[in-house]
Amino acid sequence: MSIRQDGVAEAIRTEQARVTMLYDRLDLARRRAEQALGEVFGRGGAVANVQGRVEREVAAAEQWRRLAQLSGVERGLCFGRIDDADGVTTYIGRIGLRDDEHESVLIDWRAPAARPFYVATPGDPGTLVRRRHLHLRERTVIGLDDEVFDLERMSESDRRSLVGEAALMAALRRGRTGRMSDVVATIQTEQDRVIRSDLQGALVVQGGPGTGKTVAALHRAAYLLYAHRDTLERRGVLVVGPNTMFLRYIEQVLPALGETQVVMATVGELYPGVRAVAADPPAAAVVKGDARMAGVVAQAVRRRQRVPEGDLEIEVDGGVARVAHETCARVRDRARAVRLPHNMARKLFVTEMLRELARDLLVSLDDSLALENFLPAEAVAALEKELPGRQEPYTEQELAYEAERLWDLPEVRAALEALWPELTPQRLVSELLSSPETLAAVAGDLDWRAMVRPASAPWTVGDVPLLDEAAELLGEDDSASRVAARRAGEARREAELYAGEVLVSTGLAEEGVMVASALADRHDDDGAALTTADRAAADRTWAYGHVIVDEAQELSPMAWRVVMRRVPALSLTVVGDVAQTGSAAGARSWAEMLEPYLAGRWREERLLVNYRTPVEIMEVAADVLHAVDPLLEPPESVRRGGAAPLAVRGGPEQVPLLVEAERREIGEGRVGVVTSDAVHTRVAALVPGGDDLDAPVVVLTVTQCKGLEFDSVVVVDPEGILRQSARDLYVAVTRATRRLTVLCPDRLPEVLRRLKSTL
Ligand SMILES: Nc1ncnc2c1ncn2[C@@H]1O[C@H](COP(=O)(O)OP(=O)(O)OP(=O)(O)O)[C@@H](O)[C@H]1O
Repeated sequence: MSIRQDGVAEAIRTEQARVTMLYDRLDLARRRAEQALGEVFGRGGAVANVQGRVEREVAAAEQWRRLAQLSGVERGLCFGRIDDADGVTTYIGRIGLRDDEHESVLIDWRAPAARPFYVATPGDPGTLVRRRHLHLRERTVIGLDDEVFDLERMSESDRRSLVGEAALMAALRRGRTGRMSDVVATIQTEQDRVIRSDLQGALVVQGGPGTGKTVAALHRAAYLLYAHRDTLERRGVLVVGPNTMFLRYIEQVLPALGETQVVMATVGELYPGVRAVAADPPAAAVVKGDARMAGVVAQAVRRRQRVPEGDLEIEVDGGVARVAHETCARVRDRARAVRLPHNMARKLFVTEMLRELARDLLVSLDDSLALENFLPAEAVAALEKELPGRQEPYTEQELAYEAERLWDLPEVRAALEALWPELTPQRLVSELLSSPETLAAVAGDLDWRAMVRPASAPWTVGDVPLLDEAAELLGEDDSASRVAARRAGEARREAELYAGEVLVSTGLAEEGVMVASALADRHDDDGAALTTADRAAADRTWAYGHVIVDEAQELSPMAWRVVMRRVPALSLTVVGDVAQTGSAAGARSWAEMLEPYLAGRWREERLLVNYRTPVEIMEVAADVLHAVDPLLEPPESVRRGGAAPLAVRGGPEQVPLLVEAERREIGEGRVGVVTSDAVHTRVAALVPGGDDLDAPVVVLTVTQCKGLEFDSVVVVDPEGILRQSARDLYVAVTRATRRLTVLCPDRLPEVLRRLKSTL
């Protein structure tokens, strides 16, 4: 064995000892959590009172959470080490761990002390002399990568043990698994800037395909939860993704970073109780996504606040209660003028109308009993002198009593309901979209015909912002819940005190994983355990502490209104690429989309290095990008040496053979077949696996493949994709990490001329 090999083996032994010790600490922490859980349940059925049961649930839920966190970080627990010029060595991992003396033995990657690991560069190493990456297979150290910043200051034995194949390149060469992995060991400096950017304000991250926008955004979520746990445990973090496929693709990243409490949703899922997956045809998507739709919905609500053509007349008690047309209009105007949401203002309208009806009935009654009916006019005049004030004959009580009696009559209710109905957002939007007549009346210049559809049609993603808008304008009659909220406020103060005690008694306070206020928040009145994520996802009016929007270029102006409502403090991370916009209602520029909400108050970071796609494929993609916009430049690939991208003659029937060949080429990795919308069903029928991300081969439309990647990509029907848009073709050809094949029945589209062709 050479001196160098000797040194490397020695270094691996040293690191193995450290890693073994760290896993021992992890096991110990797990055993403690399990034990604590056992003790909680050990208290068993003996807990008789509500408080005891609540305590048990709280404690159990927290220990489960702790266990989930500890299990999530098993893979690659420790991945880095830094040595500084003073001889201090620090190990960096997915979570922080301490020894029995409470000394830190592993630093959480998000802690300030771990920062040099990510930001040191040969040109600016700070105090570091070396950065080391540790590669583990399960709990065994199988390799090391060193970057030396100051050889002079390293000891002789350390110099002998230097090892080095760039960790990043090793990570990038790995076969894909169908799911996104974290990159905590190899975060690059420009990504680190994004990840650790301030919580406050809006950050826009613009970058071409494969520049690590998604991965950086998810690490940012984990970082913010770590650095601002107090705020974010209570308010929660929301990640908005373009479709459910994408959310499945990224769902394992945050748990692997020890975070299990982030809410993930598509725009179609942001309205509780509705789960919209269907997309609108492009023409409808454009109209529904137009910011002017907010005004359209508002008009639709106003149209439901009616006055009768003539006087309002309701048959009551064999007679007629009447309110003059002008009075109805005045009552409606007054109810509108209070500027409350429709369902709350309705209360005012109904109350006043009932009083008008009551007054009319009492007047009729009075009239029938009037003295004039029984006495001569002179006698009445004499009486009037003696009993002034006959103009105001009814007391408040009399009116109120009569109004209440009227409200119990179905015919009265029905008449008032017709004038100012209580509305749900679902009813309003459904009735609006299925009524050409209403649409024509309220849609102004918009091409409303594109939106018309039957009342029974399922909700589309484009409907969700309309429902949300309607919910804002309609509101809920929440007087009862406000009283309840006041009571809950008092109960809450007690709950917080109590939660503090629970944290101390379960040892969680010491570990700092939770704050008492957040714990108190998690439990509703009857003690059922609710995480912040559960509560936030179920509450339309929830104000998140931070919102991350990925593939943000796809959101329409109306969808942005929904997102902005979820984060009134405007603490946002907006991640995307305006060159990849697929939705006809999506963004062409960030300024255009965000200015209405952020008015200059946003900062932008650009990611310029493509970690996914090798140079050879990006050269093809660059031509497609120029067809999108000649001024746009693709990101620079960090890797060279992929196979030459190919064009092959054939249609959908060729796909199974081609896919088999690709599978042989890539071995363990994944093949993605990306098709035009037109041929998708045909191709999907030919290939087993469909859209299951865990299958070795998946078949997706361009919309579905957004944000995903595969070792080998087969693009089917490039002409059809190009007809959809050049942006779609750009997305399709930038999904590959190693191999790209384009299947084309005859002439290759001009933008793909660079492909090596067998046509
Ligand atoms: N620092 C890194 N270390 C290792 N791999 C990385 C790093 N940064 C990015 N990658 C890898 O590059 C690939 C692309 O990353 P990601 O999907 O986040 O890019 P993106 O900018 O969101 O792309 P798109 O615009 O196509 O959605 C992923 O496989 C990711 O793991």
